[in-house]
Amino acid sequence: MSHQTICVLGSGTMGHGIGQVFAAASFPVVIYDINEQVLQLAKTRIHTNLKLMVEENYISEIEIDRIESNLTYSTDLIHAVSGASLIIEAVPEIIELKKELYEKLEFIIGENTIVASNTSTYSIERLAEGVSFADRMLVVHFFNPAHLVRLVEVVPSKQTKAEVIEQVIEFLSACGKNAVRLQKDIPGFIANRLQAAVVREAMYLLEQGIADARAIDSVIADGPGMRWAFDGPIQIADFGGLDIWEKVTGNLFPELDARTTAPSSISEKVQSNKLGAKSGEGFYQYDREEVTLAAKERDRKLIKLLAIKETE
Ligand SMILES: NC(=O)c1ccc[n+]([C@@H]2O[C@H](COP(=O)([O-])OP(=O)(O)OC[C@H]3O[C@@H](n4cnc5c(N)ncnc54)[C@H](O)[C@@H]3O)[C@@H](O)[C@H]2O)c1
Repeated sequence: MSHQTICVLGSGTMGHGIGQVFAAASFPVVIYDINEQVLQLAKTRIHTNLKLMVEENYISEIEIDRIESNLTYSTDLIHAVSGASLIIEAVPEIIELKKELYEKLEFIIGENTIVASNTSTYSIERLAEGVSFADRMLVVHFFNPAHLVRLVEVVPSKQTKAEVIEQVIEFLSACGKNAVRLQKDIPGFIANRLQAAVVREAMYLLEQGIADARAIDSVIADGPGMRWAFDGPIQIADFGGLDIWEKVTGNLFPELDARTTAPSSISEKVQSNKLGAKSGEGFYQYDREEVTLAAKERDRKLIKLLAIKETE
């Protein structure tokens, strides 16, 4: 797939960062969106991301021009996909919208073009159902912010050709990503399932008054989170000793929250329109400026962490 053009469909939260990843790896990228204003915003967001990388000495100033010169933006679908060897679909998580877009693609993409969805929740089997290019389709699930988080989960369907899976994994690896292939499709893939398990217990601890939100968050950030940047839970169990972990899991599992519905602590906030940072209040209070600054500081730390991980 080298020397080919990448097309990203949808230039929102995920699409702009995904486009940046490929452009940074020297591939020509066309970012497509139905909304011209969002496309302009994507361009600005990429520029801001790159400036921060320069500030952190992760890239040099001249890299900005090089990376930006690999990017073009379009509201013309036919133009955007023409000549693309890989299309990444990152439109909103609405199945009808995604399927409608695949129907359009059937008539306008090349016979070898690979189509990957960045869906967070839909199964690849469902997305690929009835699609004529199903054997060239798979999920590639990036993590936000896509330009800084190394993980990409790769989920093929039963129909996806082996060479398509291989090419995509090789390509993502060449772009600096850790492409992790799932052997079977499962809702939430791996990362979101593990994350949801932690959130369930965090909400339980909050609801039971064991500690406040800030304390619970700091326990993760300054405790397990520090290790999780380098070791996963399975290796941590190995290092701790499996006899110990047999006791830990055997004693604690009956004590852990096991609910199968969304936590009431979250639902109550949603009902009173406290949606978190985007509405100014969730479990914490925010003002607009503070949110922008916090996101920038988070990215700054992620750039530092990425640089450390790249030396591993
Ligand atoms: N936000 C996250 O943290 C995250 C993480 C991983 C995966 N995802 C998944 O990535 C996908 C995109 O999510 P997002 O958060 O970037 O959404 P978003 O709403 O920020 O961006 C979606 C973009 O798609 C555009 N769009 C809408 N209809 C379109 C169409 N027919 N053709 C082209 N563009 C169209 C919108 O104008 C918007 O710019 C979803 O499937 C989501 O589940 C999101």
